[in-house]
Amino acid sequence: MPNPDRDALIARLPKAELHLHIEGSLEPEMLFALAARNGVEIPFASAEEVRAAYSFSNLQDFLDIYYQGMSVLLHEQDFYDLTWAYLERAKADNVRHVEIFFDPQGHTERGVAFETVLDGIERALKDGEARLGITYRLIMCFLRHLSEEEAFATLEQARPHLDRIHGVGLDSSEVGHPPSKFERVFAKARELGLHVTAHAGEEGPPEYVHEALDLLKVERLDHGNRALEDDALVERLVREGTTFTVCPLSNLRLCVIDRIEDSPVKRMLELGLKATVNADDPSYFGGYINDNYRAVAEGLDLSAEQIVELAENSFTGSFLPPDEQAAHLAAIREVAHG
Ligand SMILES: Nc1ncnc2[nH]cnc12
Ligand SMILES: [Zn+2]
Repeated sequence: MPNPDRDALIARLPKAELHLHIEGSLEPEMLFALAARNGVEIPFASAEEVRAAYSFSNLQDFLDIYYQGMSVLLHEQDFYDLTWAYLERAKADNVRHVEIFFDPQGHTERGVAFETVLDGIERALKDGEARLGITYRLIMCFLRHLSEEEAFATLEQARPHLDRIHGVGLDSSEVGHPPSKFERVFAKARELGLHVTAHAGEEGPPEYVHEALDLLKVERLDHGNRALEDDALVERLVREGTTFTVCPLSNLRLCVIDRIEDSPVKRMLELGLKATVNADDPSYFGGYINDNYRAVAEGLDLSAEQIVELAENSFTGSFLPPDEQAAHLAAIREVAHG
């Protein structure tokens, strides 16, 4: 049942978003506007028709449409507009800090320069910090369906800009592309001082989570749902305090779970795991961060304390320095107890 007090708490809590693919925030209306602006043909007649096509039975179904959607992003201003629209929407949900993913290979393979992508996204993030008060980190993902060699080439393209990129991630088609495929690239990224995270256990087995931890040495697990199938792994993840960036509406729309009641968020909290709630690809999965919080709060009947814990975890699991994390935790306490 909707619960106005719980929804008000969710709205008022300061939050960080740690799992957000900026290309996944491309709303159908902007897809149409950019297609017209750039003279790109898209196989849809209206934004409604686009939305109707967003019916997926697994991750790959979604990825096929997600990469197609990127074709309208060509110029620096396109990447700026995309990122700025997300930040304004995040502001409305009381998001104070974002750590966003981008997929450079989805653009460079279409002939868009790495710098065009980075410049546009970063300019919006800087404006977001100045005008909306939202701090940020930027995480460059490697597409795991592509080769190790291509990932290394992408890291080379990023080399002149490492003062502007804070971490690397690993996304795209999981099954058949285990973390071990990218062990050497991640070692190089760590050597260059970058943070490391990876999608693991979204569709892939617990073994992929082990590999992400042991071979890639990730600081966070993106999704991580299937870690719960392995009791010894859970014990380790509790002990190590690893943050999970869970995406409930994404899980539902990609059939990782059958019903929102099956979201692992509550079980993770009860097991002592550090779960956070995030939107993943909000324009494709029908909701931004507060929609995701509300969906699990209602579906799992989360207590106010658990909702507050999710918000706290979003900051303590972030790449922010301890003093900035502490300031956000104090702001959360004000809302929770004030
Ligand atoms: N949920 C997801 N899993 C893997 N790759 C992605 N790229 C964008 N969203 C993704
Ligand atoms: Zn994701």
